[in-house]
Amino acid sequence: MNVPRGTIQRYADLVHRWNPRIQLFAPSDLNAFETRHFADGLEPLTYVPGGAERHVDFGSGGGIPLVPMTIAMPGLHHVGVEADRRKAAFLNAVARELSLNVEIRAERLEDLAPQDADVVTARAFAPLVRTIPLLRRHLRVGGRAILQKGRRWREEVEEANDDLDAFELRDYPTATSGDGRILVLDRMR
Ligand SMILES: C[S@@+](CC[C@H](N)C(=O)[O-])C[C@H]1O[C@@H](n2cnc3c(N)ncnc32)[C@H](O)[C@@H]1O
Repeated sequence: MNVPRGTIQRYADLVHRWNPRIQLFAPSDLNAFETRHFADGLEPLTYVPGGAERHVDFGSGGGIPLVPMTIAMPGLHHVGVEADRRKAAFLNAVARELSLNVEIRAERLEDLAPQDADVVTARAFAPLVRTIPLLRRHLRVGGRAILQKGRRWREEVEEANDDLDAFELRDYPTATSGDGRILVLDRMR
């Protein structure tokens, strides 16, 4: 994926400027922002189905994967949902300074009107058992969720078992986050 280096640098500069105040990322990770975080935010692109129009990112925080995906796929309508108002203000600042076409909703997903998304992403968001009811609310039938999970992904899948009835689940390795995994859930009904 060809993302202009200047754009990544401007995003990284904003992260460095805001991070001491609102801790968007662990300070120890910030030196490797481009390889540790930005690259991670490009991984879901491979799994976005053709024809998708509306993308909703759950718990966008510092903007991964929302910001890389918005830069790389400007043709989609992107919505970032972040309950923490300070983080949502940061995301709005990124959108303004990088001229990104993204809508930021400073709300809890539980309170947000159903989004009818074609694609939902979430990275380091919440266990599957907590995420699935939110997918039922915001992901349309026939749509796809792309979830970036840490090393506990297998336990999360086992724990969610019955709740996964309405979804077809596949898992994929990730090049950028060690023993994490990408879970792709297609909503069947
Ligand atoms: C661990 S952070 C991950 C942020 C980002 N996706 C990343 O990987 O860097 C999880 C974020 O989800 C937000 N969040 C948690 N529960 C939420 C909810 N119910 N509705 C909206 N945002 C929520 C938190 O405020 C937090 O910023």
